[in-house]
Amino acid sequence: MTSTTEQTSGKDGIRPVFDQDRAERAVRELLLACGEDPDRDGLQDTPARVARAYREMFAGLYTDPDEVLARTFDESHEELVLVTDIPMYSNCEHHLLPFHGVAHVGYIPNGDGKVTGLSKLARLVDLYARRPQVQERLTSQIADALVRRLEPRGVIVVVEAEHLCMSVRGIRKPGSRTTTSAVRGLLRSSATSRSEAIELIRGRR
Ligand SMILES: Nc1nc2c(ncn2[C@@H]2O[C@H](COP(=O)(O)OP(=O)(O)OP(=O)(O)O)[C@@H](O)[C@H]2O)c(=O)[nH]1
Ligand SMILES: [Zn+2]
Repeated sequence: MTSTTEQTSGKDGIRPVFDQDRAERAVRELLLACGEDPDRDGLQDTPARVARAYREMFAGLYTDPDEVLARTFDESHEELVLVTDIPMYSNCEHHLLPFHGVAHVGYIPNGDGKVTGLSKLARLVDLYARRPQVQERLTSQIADALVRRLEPRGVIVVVEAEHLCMSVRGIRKPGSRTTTSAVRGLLRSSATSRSEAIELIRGRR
Protein backbone atom coordinates (compact mmCIF):
# COMPACT_ATOMS: atom_id res chain seq x y z
CA MET A 1 0.00 0.00 0.00
CA THR A 2 1.17 3.50 -0.71
CA SER A 3 2.06 5.47 2.39
CA THR A 4 0.46 8.81 3.19
CA THR A 5 3.76 10.67 2.90
CA GLU A 6 4.21 9.40 -0.64
CA GLN A 7 0.73 10.52 -1.62
CA THR A 8 0.79 13.90 0.06
CA SER A 9 2.46 16.74 -1.73
CA GLY A 10 4.10 19.33 0.47
CA LYS A 11 4.38 23.06 0.03
CA ASP A 12 4.15 24.00 -3.65
CA GLY A 13 3.98 20.37 -4.74
CA ILE A 14 7.27 19.33 -3.12
CA ARG A 15 7.56 15.55 -2.61
CA PRO A 16 9.75 13.94 0.02
CA VAL A 17 11.61 11.17 -1.83
CA PHE A 18 12.32 9.36 -5.08
CA ASP A 19 11.91 5.60 -4.60
CA GLN A 20 14.58 4.08 -6.87
CA ASP A 21 13.66 0.42 -6.16
CA ARG A 22 10.02 1.00 -6.84
CA ALA A 23 10.75 2.81 -10.10
CA GLU A 24 13.02 -0.05 -11.22
CA ARG A 25 10.30 -2.62 -10.46
CA ALA A 26 7.78 -0.52 -12.43
CA VAL A 27 10.04 -0.31 -15.49
CA ARG A 28 10.64 -4.05 -15.35
CA GLU A 29 6.85 -4.56 -15.24
CA LEU A 30 6.40 -2.22 -18.19
CA LEU A 31 8.95 -4.18 -20.24
CA LEU A 32 7.13 -7.41 -19.35
CA ALA A 33 3.80 -5.83 -20.30
CA CYS A 34 5.30 -4.91 -23.68
CA GLY A 35 6.19 -8.58 -24.21
CA GLU A 36 9.92 -7.96 -23.76
CA ASP A 37 12.34 -10.06 -21.76
CA PRO A 38 13.82 -7.71 -19.14
CA ASP A 39 16.52 -10.29 -18.39
CA ARG A 40 17.96 -10.38 -21.88
CA ASP A 41 21.44 -8.88 -22.29
CA GLY A 42 20.52 -5.44 -23.63
CA LEU A 43 17.74 -4.82 -21.11
CA GLN A 44 19.32 -6.03 -17.86
CA ASP A 45 20.39 -2.58 -16.70
CA THR A 46 17.50 -0.73 -18.32
CA PRO A 47 15.17 -0.55 -15.30
CA ALA A 48 17.94 1.02 -13.19
CA ARG A 49 18.88 3.44 -15.98
CA VAL A 50 15.29 4.49 -16.64
CA ALA A 51 14.68 4.97 -12.92
CA ARG A 52 17.74 7.21 -12.66
CA ALA A 53 16.59 9.14 -15.70
CA TYR A 54 13.20 9.79 -14.08
CA ARG A 55 14.90 10.77 -10.85
CA GLU A 56 16.83 13.38 -12.79
CA MET A 57 13.92 14.53 -14.96
CA PHE A 58 11.67 14.90 -11.90
CA ALA A 59 14.32 16.40 -9.61
CA GLY A 60 12.21 19.53 -9.32
CA LEU A 61 9.73 17.61 -7.17
CA TYR A 62 12.23 17.52 -4.33
CA THR A 63 13.43 21.11 -4.32
CA ASP A 64 11.84 24.18 -2.77
CA PRO A 65 11.48 26.91 -5.43
CA ASP A 66 11.61 29.60 -2.76
CA GLU A 67 15.22 28.58 -2.00
CA VAL A 68 16.18 29.38 -5.58
CA LEU A 69 15.09 32.97 -5.05
CA ALA A 70 16.25 33.26 -1.44
CA ARG A 71 19.19 35.55 -2.23
CA THR A 72 18.34 39.00 -3.53
CA PHE A 73 20.56 41.96 -4.34
CA ASP A 74 20.20 45.60 -3.44
CA GLU A 75 19.80 47.17 -6.82
CA SER A 76 17.48 50.07 -7.48
CA HIS A 77 16.58 49.04 -11.05
CA GLU A 78 12.87 49.66 -11.52
CA GLU A 79 12.40 48.68 -15.14
CA LEU A 80 12.08 45.44 -17.03
CA VAL A 81 14.62 42.65 -16.54
CA LEU A 82 14.09 39.97 -19.21
CA VAL A 83 15.94 36.71 -19.86
CA THR A 84 14.92 35.11 -23.16
CA ASP A 85 15.48 31.75 -24.81
CA ILE A 86 16.07 29.73 -21.67
CA PRO A 87 16.19 26.11 -22.91
CA MET A 88 13.43 24.11 -21.27
CA TYR A 89 12.88 20.33 -21.09
CA SER A 90 9.86 18.96 -19.28
CA ASN A 91 7.56 15.93 -19.38
CA CYS A 92 3.84 16.07 -19.96
CA GLU A 93 1.96 14.46 -17.12
CA HIS A 94 -0.57 12.88 -19.47
CA HIS A 95 1.81 10.66 -21.43
CA LEU A 96 5.12 11.07 -19.58
CA LEU A 97 6.66 12.16 -22.86
CA PRO A 98 8.93 15.18 -23.18
CA PHE A 99 7.89 18.63 -24.21
CA HIS A 100 10.72 21.02 -24.90
CA GLY A 101 11.43 24.48 -26.16
CA VAL A 102 12.31 27.82 -24.63
CA ALA A 103 11.08 30.02 -21.81
CA HIS A 104 11.26 33.81 -21.62
CA VAL A 105 11.09 35.24 -18.11
CA GLY A 106 10.85 38.90 -17.21
CA TYR A 107 9.96 41.00 -14.20
CA ILE A 108 9.85 44.63 -13.13
CA PRO A 109 11.56 44.98 -9.73
CA ASN A 110 9.75 47.05 -7.14
CA GLY A 111 12.76 49.23 -6.42
CA ASP A 112 13.21 48.18 -2.78
CA GLY A 113 16.31 46.10 -3.46
CA LYS A 114 14.66 42.82 -4.37
CA VAL A 115 16.55 42.00 -7.56
CA THR A 116 17.50 38.38 -8.16
CA GLY A 117 20.51 36.90 -9.94
CA LEU A 118 19.78 36.29 -13.63
CA SER A 119 20.72 32.62 -13.41
CA LYS A 120 18.02 32.16 -10.77
CA LEU A 121 15.35 32.84 -13.39
CA ALA A 122 16.72 29.94 -15.45
CA ARG A 123 17.00 27.79 -12.30
CA LEU A 124 13.34 28.47 -11.57
CA VAL A 125 12.37 27.35 -15.08
CA ASP A 126 14.45 24.20 -14.62
CA LEU A 127 12.97 23.40 -11.24
CA TYR A 128 9.34 23.56 -12.36
CA ALA A 129 10.11 21.89 -15.72
CA ARG A 130 11.62 18.93 -13.89
CA ARG A 131 8.25 17.72 -12.70
CA PRO A 132 5.37 15.91 -14.41
CA GLN A 133 3.76 18.96 -15.96
CA VAL A 134 1.29 20.60 -18.26
CA GLN A 135 2.65 23.63 -20.04
CA GLU A 136 0.02 26.01 -18.65
CA ARG A 137 0.84 25.11 -15.03
CA LEU A 138 4.58 25.26 -15.65
CA THR A 139 4.15 28.79 -17.01
CA SER A 140 2.02 30.08 -14.16
CA GLN A 141 4.09 28.37 -11.44
CA ILE A 142 7.19 30.22 -12.63
CA ALA A 143 5.29 33.53 -12.62
CA ASP A 144 3.73 32.93 -9.21
CA ALA A 145 7.04 31.98 -7.57
CA LEU A 146 8.51 35.28 -8.77
CA VAL A 147 5.51 37.21 -7.44
CA ARG A 148 5.76 35.43 -4.09
CA ARG A 149 9.47 35.90 -3.48
CA LEU A 150 10.38 39.16 -5.21
CA GLU A 151 7.12 41.08 -4.82
CA PRO A 152 7.86 42.70 -8.18
CA ARG A 153 5.72 45.31 -9.90
CA GLY A 154 5.12 42.93 -12.77
CA VAL A 155 6.02 39.50 -14.17
CA ILE A 156 5.83 37.96 -17.63
CA VAL A 157 6.56 34.33 -18.50
CA VAL A 158 6.22 32.95 -22.03
CA VAL A 159 6.90 29.30 -22.83
CA GLU A 160 7.12 27.96 -26.39
CA ALA A 161 7.34 24.19 -26.72
CA GLU A 162 6.89 21.15 -28.90
CA HIS A 163 5.12 18.23 -27.24
CA LEU A 164 6.46 14.84 -28.28
CA CYS A 165 3.08 13.33 -27.41
CA MET A 166 1.79 15.28 -30.41
CA SER A 167 4.79 14.39 -32.59
CA VAL A 168 5.72 10.75 -32.10
CA ARG A 169 2.26 9.34 -31.34
CA GLY A 170 -1.42 10.24 -31.41
CA ILE A 171 -2.08 13.12 -33.80
CA ARG A 172 1.59 13.00 -35.03
CA LYS A 173 2.16 16.63 -35.91
CA PRO A 174 5.91 17.15 -35.52
CA GLY A 175 6.96 20.77 -35.52
CA SER A 176 3.74 22.14 -34.04
CA ARG A 177 4.50 24.49 -31.18
CA THR A 178 2.43 25.61 -28.22
CA THR A 179 2.86 29.05 -26.68
CA THR A 180 1.64 29.85 -23.18
CA SER A 181 1.99 33.05 -21.19
CA ALA A 182 1.45 34.19 -17.63
CA VAL A 183 1.44 37.90 -16.85
CA ARG A 184 1.07 39.43 -13.43
CA GLY A 185 0.85 42.91 -11.92
CA LEU A 186 1.79 45.89 -14.07
CA LEU A 187 2.64 43.69 -17.03
CA ARG A 188 -0.95 42.55 -16.99
CA SER A 189 -2.68 45.84 -16.17
CA SER A 190 -0.60 48.18 -18.36
CA ALA A 191 -0.89 47.56 -22.10
CA THR A 192 2.22 49.71 -22.68
CA SER A 193 4.43 47.72 -20.30
CA ARG A 194 3.12 44.44 -21.67
CA SER A 195 3.69 45.48 -25.30
CA GLU A 196 7.24 46.54 -24.48
CA ALA A 197 8.00 43.12 -23.01
CA ILE A 198 6.29 41.25 -25.84
CA GLU A 199 8.13 43.31 -28.46
CA LEU A 200 11.44 42.48 -26.78
CA ILE A 201 10.54 38.78 -26.74
CA ARG A 202 9.38 38.81 -30.37
CA GLY A 203 12.28 40.82 -31.72
CA ARG A 204 15.02 39.00 -29.84
CA ARG A 205 16.81 37.46 -32.83
N1 LIG B 1 -3.53 21.63 -22.13
C1 LIG B 1 -2.51 20.79 -22.24
N2 LIG B 1 -2.70 19.61 -22.82
C2 LIG B 1 -1.63 18.79 -22.94
C3 LIG B 1 -0.36 19.10 -22.49
N3 LIG B 1 0.46 18.06 -22.77
C4 LIG B 1 -0.30 17.15 -23.38
N4 LIG B 1 -1.58 17.57 -23.49
C5 LIG B 1 -2.78 16.98 -24.07
O1 LIG B 1 -3.36 16.10 -23.16
C6 LIG B 1 -4.42 15.52 -23.86
C7 LIG B 1 -4.77 14.17 -23.28
O2 LIG B 1 -5.92 13.77 -23.97
P1 LIG B 1 -6.63 12.36 -23.80
O3 LIG B 1 -7.77 12.30 -24.76
O4 LIG B 1 -6.92 12.14 -22.34
O5 LIG B 1 -5.47 11.34 -24.16
P2 LIG B 1 -5.09 10.71 -25.58
O6 LIG B 1 -6.18 9.78 -26.03
O7 LIG B 1 -3.73 10.11 -25.46
O8 LIG B 1 -5.09 11.99 -26.53
P3 LIG B 1 -4.38 12.24 -27.94
O9 LIG B 1 -3.04 12.87 -27.68
O10 LIG B 1 -5.31 13.19 -28.67
O11 LIG B 1 -4.25 10.92 -28.64
C8 LIG B 1 -4.00 15.51 -25.32
O12 LIG B 1 -4.88 16.34 -26.03
C9 LIG B 1 -2.59 16.13 -25.27
O13 LIG B 1 -2.29 16.89 -26.43
C10 LIG B 1 -0.18 20.36 -21.88
O14 LIG B 1 0.90 20.73 -21.43
N5 LIG B 1 -1.28 21.16 -21.78
ZN1 LIG C 1 1.34 14.34 -23.54
